[in-house]
Amino acid sequence: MEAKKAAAELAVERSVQDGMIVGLGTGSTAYWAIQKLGELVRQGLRIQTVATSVASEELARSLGIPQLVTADITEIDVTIDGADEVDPQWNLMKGGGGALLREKIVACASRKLVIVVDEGKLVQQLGAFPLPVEIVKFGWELTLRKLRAMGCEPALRLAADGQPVVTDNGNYLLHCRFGAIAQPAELQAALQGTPGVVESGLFIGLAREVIVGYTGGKAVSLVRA
Ligand SMILES: O=C[C@H](O)[C@H](O)[C@H](O)COP(=O)(O)O
Repeated sequence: MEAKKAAAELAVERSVQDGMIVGLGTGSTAYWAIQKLGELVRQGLRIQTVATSVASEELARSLGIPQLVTADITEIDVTIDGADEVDPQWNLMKGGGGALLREKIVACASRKLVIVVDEGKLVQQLGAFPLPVEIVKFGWELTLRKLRAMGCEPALRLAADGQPVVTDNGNYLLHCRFGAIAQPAELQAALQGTPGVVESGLFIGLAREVIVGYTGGKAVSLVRA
């Protein structure tokens, strides 16, 4: 917890200034960035925000952080979000919390995407974590078979009650075990070309800064390989 908190707080300190529009990530690391922003807002920081999930939206509301609707935004100054895996080129695997679609929309509308992770998320190659892929409900079994034919073992994400998890956007999620992903950009392009796939958790070339937190509470901004 202290590693995630340290990374998130350093990201807020380094990236957020008065008057900015800030994208709020999702997950247990982004949680700490939202908490820090709430603290700064109470102290007088003036920002407006856009959340990447219903959970982050509700958290921000509970902390009194002002939020915008997307119709009122042309560009977001900075977004602070977590990741499940980060490779040396800063390609990301995201979506472990199921929020990948809104996260990618917000990331792509941001001048700067700052990724906050603990050191366990740094990998040489993406793929130990199963790739989350958001798919439409219609024909989901057909989409699953298409993805299986692309070389992975896909599984529908189920909730504790055994029912399929439904995302904030009303879709299903597949967890796709590709193993080590040697060419993430090519895989992303292939997934995007598959009918039924809404979006994947591969974020290629989007991160502008990666901040890593360590046990003991130290955090550093990474230098890209
Ligand atoms: O859908 C969830 C997001 O992509 C999260 O940012 C990602 O799963 C990392 O979450 P956490 O910080 O909880 O490990």
